[in-house]
Amino acid sequence: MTPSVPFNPPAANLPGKPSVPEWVPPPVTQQKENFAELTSIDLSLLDSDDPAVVDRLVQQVKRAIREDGFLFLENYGVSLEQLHRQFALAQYMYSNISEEDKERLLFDPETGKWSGYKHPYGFKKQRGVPDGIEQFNWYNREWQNLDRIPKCLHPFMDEIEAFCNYLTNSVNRRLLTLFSRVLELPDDYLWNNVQSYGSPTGEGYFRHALFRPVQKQTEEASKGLRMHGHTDFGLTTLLFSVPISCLQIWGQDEQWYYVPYKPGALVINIGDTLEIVSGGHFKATRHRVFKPPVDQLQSERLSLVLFNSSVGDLRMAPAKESPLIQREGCVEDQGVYSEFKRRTSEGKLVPTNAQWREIQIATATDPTDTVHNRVGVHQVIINGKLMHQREYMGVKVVLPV
Ligand SMILES: O=C(O)CCC(=O)C(=O)O
Ligand SMILES: [Fe+2]
Repeated sequence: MTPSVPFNPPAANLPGKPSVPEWVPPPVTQQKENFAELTSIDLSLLDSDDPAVVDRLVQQVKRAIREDGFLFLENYGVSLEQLHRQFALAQYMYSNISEEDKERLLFDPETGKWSGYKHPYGFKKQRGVPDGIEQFNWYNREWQNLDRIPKCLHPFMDEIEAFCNYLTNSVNRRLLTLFSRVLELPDDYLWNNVQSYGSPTGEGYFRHALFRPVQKQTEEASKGLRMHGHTDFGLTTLLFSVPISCLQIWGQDEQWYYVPYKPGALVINIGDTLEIVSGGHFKATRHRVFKPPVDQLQSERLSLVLFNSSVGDLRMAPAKESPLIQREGCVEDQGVYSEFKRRTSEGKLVPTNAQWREIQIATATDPTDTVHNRVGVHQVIINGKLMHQREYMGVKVVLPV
């Protein structure tokens, strides 16, 4: 492995760049209950000359992805100051984006992509019930055409692009090396065979999200949910740990837990593709976005996320070459993997990666949607627990609400 180089973005004070107010992290919650304990991985240890250190790291990752499906990543090459600059740019965008750009760059989820600007009225192009969530999503077409980016961000695209390139080509690539090693495969197995790359985000996307506090009617309709319980579609999602606690993960004891704030850390979330390729040895992280503890209910929450997608034309199956899978077999009780396996054994095709992500985006529903979010429509009760149930191209997805 070539040793990793730290992130070195273009300067913030280059000529022509307006000054951007700092991002000041809001206060953390005083609530201590209902927080998960996550393993933290020191990515810089992958560069160690001592094979025993690297081996311990791989074992630590193996345990964490089997048991939690979520991990913190630290020492991945981006400093806290560099990270706060990226949050400052997101904050600047939401203070300066024009109404004209919001209209012109409006997203159209029916295309199967979130690409562009999401208005704070639900996850359909047509405005629905207010959900207080704004997003800007960079896909390939945004990277390729400055005209697809809010004008206020034009002077800073060098920094945003450099950040995404670093996250994709350095952080995610090293992470996939670790995961390939857990599967006892060559270092670049997942990168070369499954991960899409080429533009700063390959077939995936980068997001600036802003969650504003919601009105009473919205909170009542959604029962405090901001985003349904779900798993992400691709290989990995890199989320930045933020002070406003809304992100929750589903624990082994079948309860939701908030993800704690660890300044500067990345929260790594395993997507469906990794679950399938690993034959269920990795489990796709079940997570949701919920209202924060009471002392943060009035705070705005910025969230930066990079979604790393798999190659769209592939249909996923377990990596048969993996000595781990050859030795231990597949883990059949896993969600999406077991459904893909069932379909394959019935002689049917599973969706391609692109079909899998696009159908879910195109048909996403809102937590405020009281028509669909009922038992008998998109909800079922299983063993006394309320679950959200959908079917996409013959593949059933059952997730905790
Ligand atoms: O903002 C977050 O913390 C998580 C968002 C999320 O899970 C998603 O967009 O898939
Ligand atoms: Fe997610």
